[in-house]
Amino acid sequence: MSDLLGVAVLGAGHMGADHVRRIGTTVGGARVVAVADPDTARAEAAVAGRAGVSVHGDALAALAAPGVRAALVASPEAAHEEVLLAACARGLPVFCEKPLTPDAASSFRVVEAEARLGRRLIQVGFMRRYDAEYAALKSLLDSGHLGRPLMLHCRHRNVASPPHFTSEMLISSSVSHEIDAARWLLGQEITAVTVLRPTPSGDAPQGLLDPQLVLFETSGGALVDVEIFVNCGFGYEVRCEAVCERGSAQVGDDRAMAVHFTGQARQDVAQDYLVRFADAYDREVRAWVTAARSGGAAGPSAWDGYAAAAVAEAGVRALREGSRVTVELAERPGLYG
Ligand SMILES: NC(=O)C1=CN([C@@H]2O[C@H](COP(=O)(O)OP(=O)(O)OC[C@H]3O[C@@H](n4cnc5c(N)ncnc54)[C@H](O)[C@@H]3O)[C@@H](O)[C@H]2O)C=CC1
Ligand SMILES: O=C1[C@@H](O)[C@H](O)[C@@H](O)[C@H](O)[C@H]1O
Repeated sequence: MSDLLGVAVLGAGHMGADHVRRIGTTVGGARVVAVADPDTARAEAAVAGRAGVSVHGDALAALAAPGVRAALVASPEAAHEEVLLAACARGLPVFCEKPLTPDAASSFRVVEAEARLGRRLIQVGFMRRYDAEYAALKSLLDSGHLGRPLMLHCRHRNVASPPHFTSEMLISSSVSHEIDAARWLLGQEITAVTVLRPTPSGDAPQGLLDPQLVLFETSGGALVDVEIFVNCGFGYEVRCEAVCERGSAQVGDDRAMAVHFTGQARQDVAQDYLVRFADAYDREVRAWVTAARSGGAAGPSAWDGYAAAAVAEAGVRALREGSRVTVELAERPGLYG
């Protein structure tokens, strides 16, 4: 058996194809040995030119393919639960793109399956934790230098949403990143959600409630506001400012070179997450491969995925009902500390 971790990549769309490339180029210690996508032409295209990779139309068939010792899930969220449970049954370490699953009940079934095994196998793709700027902010907050965090002000903007995007997905898909980042940065649970919305942008697809302003209350008494705007048209912008008792700190995407020329100042704005978070994706997959080679998992856990799903579900209710909704979390199994 090769010393390289044999990985089955399930889903060969934007993220899956990028992860196939990543494992084949920038991340050592692993090799893609199987790819699954019902659109097998996509799977073939993702592995074009790579020898020894089997292509499947069915994810469970790929999990059972020769040489598979771990799985990377990059299919749409509705397909995650089935393969996560199958991977747990086979004892395979899994990297699962966010969100863990589309709702809290299915996420908790995954948590229970992993908890029954008594060891972690799942890492969720909340890549902000691996971004250098977010990691620096986390260290600063943990140092206590600025005092207790009082508020996080977050902005999350996409150039345009995919055609299948719904008003609920602004919260369950996009804001899921801020949910995880806030829980991680503050070390607190989110306890209640309120969603406000202005008159939608005229450039948003018909019927899409875009943008929205999502407000979280936390167990430690902090407040987190998130502007989510998925059809802003001009760029991919993700920012977070922490306001603490004795100082503030901001991270975001203002790192590009600023050019002053012919009476104008100009700075490029990233156009999508694959560019803005390229290094973070590399780091998260590298960390996953390292843990998976020892048969385990590190980083954002299935519990973190479940907690994010529970908060997102409360957020979707808050959006629909126009009221403040409290978050109900199940009891945390001992496996997750
Ligand atoms: N971490 C991040 O920043 C990002 C994460 N994502 C997440 O990645 C996942 C995939 O998103 P995208 O790549 O943007 O979607 P996509 O639509 O580009 O690709 C999904 C692919 O999965 C395939 N597929 C459908 N059902 C499947 C199944 N049962 N088994 C295997 N493949 C199946 C589709 O044919 C398609 O090729 C989602 O969970 C999404 O939320 C997406 C964008 C960014
Ligand atoms: O995860 C992601 C997408 O699924 C989501 O649709 C985008 O809004 C986020 O910016 C991106 O990071």
